[in-house]
Amino acid sequence: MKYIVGIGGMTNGGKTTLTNSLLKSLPNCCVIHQDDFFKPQDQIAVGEDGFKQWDVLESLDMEAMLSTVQAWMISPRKFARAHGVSVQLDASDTHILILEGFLLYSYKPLVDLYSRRYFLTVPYEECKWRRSTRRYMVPDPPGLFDGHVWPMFQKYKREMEANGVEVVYLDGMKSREELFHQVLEDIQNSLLNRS
Ligand SMILES: Nc1ncnc2c1ncn2[C@@H]1O[C@H](COP(=O)(O)OP(=O)(O)O)[C@@H](O)[C@H]1O
Ligand SMILES: O=C(O)c1ccc[n+]([C@@H]2O[C@H](COP(=O)([O-])O)[C@@H](O)[C@H]2O)c1
Ligand SMILES: [Mg+2]
Repeated sequence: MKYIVGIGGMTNGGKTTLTNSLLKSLPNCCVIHQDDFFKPQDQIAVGEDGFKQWDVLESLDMEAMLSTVQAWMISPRKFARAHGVSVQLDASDTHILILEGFLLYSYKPLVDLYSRRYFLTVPYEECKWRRSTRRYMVPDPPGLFDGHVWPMFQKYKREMEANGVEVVYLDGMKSREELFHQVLEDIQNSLLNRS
């Protein structure tokens, strides 16, 4: 069985942290990080607001991300080997792929491939604070959060909801441990129901 899990939601919701914990506990589990598909800086458009528009779908090479997902779908075993993931030969034939990122459910060709879509959120103040402590490859210029990051998050979330994309919302204010156990249990139950 092939099982694709989305760990999506807002920037600084805790997606990467949760994903890293799940990876250690799920058997035959590979990961694809959406952040690895940002286009080079010189291809990022500058908006009328003067900000580089990092938080839009067009800033990501989603075709390349889709191709990577398709490579896993064709042969999860080969994909795992190529990515240094050890495959348990005696285990049931279940292969799990985690897709992790902030715009997972806005790209049409991917949206129906998920077995389960999680969506992490924290309140605005917490998100802004956590973001201020982060250092990205390209540091945030002053005003980027309120001028670009937050409005784009709201826009894509609204669109996702309007399109009827079903997600399991997760409260990113819960502790790392609580979130990890909640999602691990949920995935394990969902796998049992399918087998
Ligand atoms: N459950 C949590 N509670 C408090 N802080 C968290 C939690 N999960 C992650 N963090 C912290 O929040 C920041 C963003 O986490 P990260 O996993 O990188 O988020 P994302 O990938 O969604 O941007 C990091 O400083 C991380 O240590
Ligand atoms: O990784 C990069 O090269 C990069 C360059 C510029 C900006 N980012 C930011 O990365 C954010 C998504 O990552 P994350 O972990 O915060 O969800 C997104 O909000 C972007 O503004 C990321
Ligand atoms: Mg991250």
